Amino acid sequence: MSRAIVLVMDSFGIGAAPDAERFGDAGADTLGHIAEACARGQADDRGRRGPLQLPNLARLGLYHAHREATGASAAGIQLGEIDGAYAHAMEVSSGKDTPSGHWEIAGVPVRFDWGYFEDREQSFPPQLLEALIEEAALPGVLGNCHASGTEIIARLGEEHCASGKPIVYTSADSVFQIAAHEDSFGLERLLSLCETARRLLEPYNIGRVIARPFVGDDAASFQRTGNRRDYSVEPPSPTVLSKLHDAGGEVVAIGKIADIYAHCGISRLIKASGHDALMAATLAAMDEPVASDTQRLIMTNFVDFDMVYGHRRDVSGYAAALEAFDRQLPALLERLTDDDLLVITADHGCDPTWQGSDHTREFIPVLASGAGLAAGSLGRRQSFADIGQSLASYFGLAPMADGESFIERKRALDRRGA
Ligand SMILES: O=P(O)(O)O[C@H]1O[C@H](CO)[C@@H](O)[C@H]1O
Ligand SMILES: [Mn+2]
Ligand SMILES: [Mn+2]
Repeated sequence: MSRAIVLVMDSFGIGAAPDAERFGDAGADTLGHIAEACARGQADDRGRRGPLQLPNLARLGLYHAHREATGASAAGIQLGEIDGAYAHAMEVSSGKDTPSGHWEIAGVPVRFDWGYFEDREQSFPPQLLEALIEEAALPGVLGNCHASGTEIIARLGEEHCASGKPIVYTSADSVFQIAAHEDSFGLERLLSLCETARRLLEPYNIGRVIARPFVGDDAASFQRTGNRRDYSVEPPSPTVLSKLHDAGGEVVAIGKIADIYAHCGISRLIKASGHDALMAATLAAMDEPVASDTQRLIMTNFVDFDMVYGHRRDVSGYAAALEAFDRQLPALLERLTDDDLLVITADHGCDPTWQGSDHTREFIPVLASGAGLAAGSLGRRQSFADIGQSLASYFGLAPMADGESFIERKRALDRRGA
């Protein structure tokens, strides 16, 4: 059996990318700025205290990768022994969004430009909204602006419940987001509205429509639920997930992964919401007995780093979530065999100390272990696609068009007795 486990820590950047300035992100550093706030005692909140404690990620090479990315050690950190291979990778894709990051991780960078709704107010073309209102028989829409999703439901949620008008908004990402109350508007109705929007958005080259259902009685109690759904366009060419799936391998997608790849190349989808449930689902997938000739990729997206802490600019919340993730790693590491390949990575940055509420253009960490990899630096990777290319080598698939493998192909094949 060949088994790879890929954990995507959504938004966990490790320092500004060489082209960060183009995005207004020169100097952004998700890990570095969180560590700095913790070291200064500025992230002592809701029960967490003091310097950032990530002993397991540190042993896999996280801080070493961060130092190679930024040229400086993270604040309050002692660089200790490592037993993993580590790297920092830059993004080739034109955008710093979730689909671009994930597709590039899977060997398919996005070289074209997405469409964006750039105006901060009256963001959407009137003809698009008119068509949506008519097709879905809506009384109108609210919002029509750039917004943070939690702020806009607090501001417009009550009016939405009273009027039946869904809230439409966007961000610096290539997205059309629709927020609506699960009970008063209805979850199924929201999902079908998103499908209509997905169709109407075809001429605009928009990456994702996102359903943002929420519950609660009033502005003070409104809360988004785990029923979020992303409607992504399909990747421009087959990712390593599709290649493995087409070659008879099994691709187990946990959390948002299937949505992000528009359900292309997915053998099985496991939904889970919240990091504890996502980790539990990952461990359960690792515990499943599989036939000896099975090739299996388990891929999990940990979205709360981004959605609950990064976009909300919640530094201590992000730090606590990292520490909780780190505490769960030993349970995963003890399930790994020497032949398994583990990759812990991210899809972009979302520095919680940065201005605004958007993503930041950063290097991502690549923490790889197993599959005959020696501990130590794998240097600066020119594209996230090196991960996809390495997965292709590991599974003995035909090479991807992009990316350079950090796994020795021959060794991977020998090990499998191929
Ligand atoms: O503010 P919320 O609704 O969480 O939106 C965030 O999530 C979306 C997808 O990453 C982006 O558009 C970003 O702005
Ligand atoms: Mn993301
Ligand atoms: Mn995001």
